Amino acid sequence: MLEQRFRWKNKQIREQISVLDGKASPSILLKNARFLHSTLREWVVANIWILHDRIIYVGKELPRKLKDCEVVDCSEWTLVPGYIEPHVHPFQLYNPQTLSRFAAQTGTTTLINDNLLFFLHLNKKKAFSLMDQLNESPITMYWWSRYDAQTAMGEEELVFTNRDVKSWLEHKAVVQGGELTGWPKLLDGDDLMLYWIQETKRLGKKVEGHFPGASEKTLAKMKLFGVDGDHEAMTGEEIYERLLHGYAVSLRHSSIRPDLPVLLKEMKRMGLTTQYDSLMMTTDGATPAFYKQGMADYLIRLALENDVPAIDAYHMVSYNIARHFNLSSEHGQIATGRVANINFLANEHEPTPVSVLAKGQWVRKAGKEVVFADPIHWPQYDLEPLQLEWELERDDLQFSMPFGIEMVNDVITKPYTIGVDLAIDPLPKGQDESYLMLVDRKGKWRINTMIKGFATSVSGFVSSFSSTGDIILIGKRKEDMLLAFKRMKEIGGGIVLAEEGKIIFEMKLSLAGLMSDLRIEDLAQETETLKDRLVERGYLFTDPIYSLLFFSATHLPYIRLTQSGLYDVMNKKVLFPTLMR
Ligand SMILES: Nc1ncnc2[nH]cnc12
Repeated sequence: MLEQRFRWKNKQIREQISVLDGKASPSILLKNARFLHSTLREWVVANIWILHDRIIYVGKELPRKLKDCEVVDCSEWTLVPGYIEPHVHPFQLYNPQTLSRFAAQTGTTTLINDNLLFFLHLNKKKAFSLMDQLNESPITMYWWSRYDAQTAMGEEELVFTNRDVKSWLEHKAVVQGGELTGWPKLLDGDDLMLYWIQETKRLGKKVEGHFPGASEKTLAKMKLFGVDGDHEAMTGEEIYERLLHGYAVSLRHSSIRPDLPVLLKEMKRMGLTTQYDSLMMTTDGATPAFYKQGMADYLIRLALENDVPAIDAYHMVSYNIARHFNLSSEHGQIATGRVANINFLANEHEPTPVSVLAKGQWVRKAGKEVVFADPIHWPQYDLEPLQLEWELERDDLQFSMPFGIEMVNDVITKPYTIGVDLAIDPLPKGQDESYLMLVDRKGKWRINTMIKGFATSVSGFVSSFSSTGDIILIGKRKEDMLLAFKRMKEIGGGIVLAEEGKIIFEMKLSLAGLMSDLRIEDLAQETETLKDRLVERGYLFTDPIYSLLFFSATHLPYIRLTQSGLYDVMNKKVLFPTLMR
């Protein structure tokens, strides 16, 4: 479905004009406002007239009529455009609505979101109507459309059909294709993927890469294929290479890659201090506790601390992003005709807003949340508590594979030769090998191996949160693994930790066992408790949620547990297929 019309209808535009003609009143007048004018690239003082969701005038004039108009004296504030998050994975335990509510409180009122979970788990019609409902709130939700599942799926071609990918790409709320995690397939000659990229460009939309550690030649080839941006630079040199090939670069600061200060310091060292126009900043789907520091407001703070000029720091989360996505006639600046997304700051050194307007509605006022969203009736979109119609049996927990998966960090893995006697149950505590199993959400297949380096004394750990929605089990004691599974099933999906016959932690994920409906603040607390429980039991890394999410992710090296079986990423080969149950 291509957008058939401009955002505002003729009648609405006529009303806007009649306010300028003095025949009707604006709904909000921001008087004496000092604000960042992004086209002029300077701080300007003017009056801003808003009618409903649109800025209809910016300048020295005042409206003739003020009937029912809220007049706000802005002389003590500094106004900046509502922040935009260009790369959101809105399903890191939170859901798109809980995340956007929280984001708005920190001034991020436009989010550009990953469609992967909706694409894999919802039918297209329901996904599209959920996207429409989400956009009825004051927060603007755009999306990107994947070309691949970033895992080895049984029948990926039946899921990523030409028809479905094209209708996603054509959707009016979809502003880019990608992120291109499947680029090795593209290099290997996948012309369907290349066709989708061409379609994306034909529609005037962007393509986002996913190129961690890519060589210069790969970056050049990806540019030839049509990729516009990448968010995976981890050093100043990698930023430079991407800029050299003309990419828009998103500087990332996320829970697994909190890189922004280092990136900015390296850019300074390399003299890359006049290229900010080609840069954006993102938190790349950080897990809930990370957002306690804020979102784009926190990124601006880090940029200011690292001597980025204030206007550039704000532009990297607003104007630059709107321009990159061809959205600048509606978003990214405070100017006539734009959507009324405005943050009110004490001053430009303090990027966390005191008040926030989104689509011309207060979502935060004088430091307090203004509740705005209508509750979503999730079952209407098939996002209900998980109902597993099958049992896990003791017989399923047989482990005999000669090698397993060793964790190098939170998300990178490599194969290792199993050293422990697999006939023993429970496995000895104090050493870092545990049973690992992935079971089909529908109970049809399973794959059992071992994991080294996850923990030293986790007894039974089960999660329905995974990138494909299949169930992950880890543990040293089979009885506790079965108990944790049983409890996960009883609570309708979630993450459960069992020990010595007792449940010692549980997190309910009532939206299909994948997402929570808790507020981010509460979810952050639960996630921290989970991490504490795991760290007490020998988890060595920083982000167990990402460990769970990426066990099956074939866009990361070297060995993965997928729906097809144990998978060698570099050789694109299934080493051991899944077993039917
Ligand atoms: N590729 C990806 N898929 C899902 N979540 C992510 N978070 C960061 N990168 C991601």
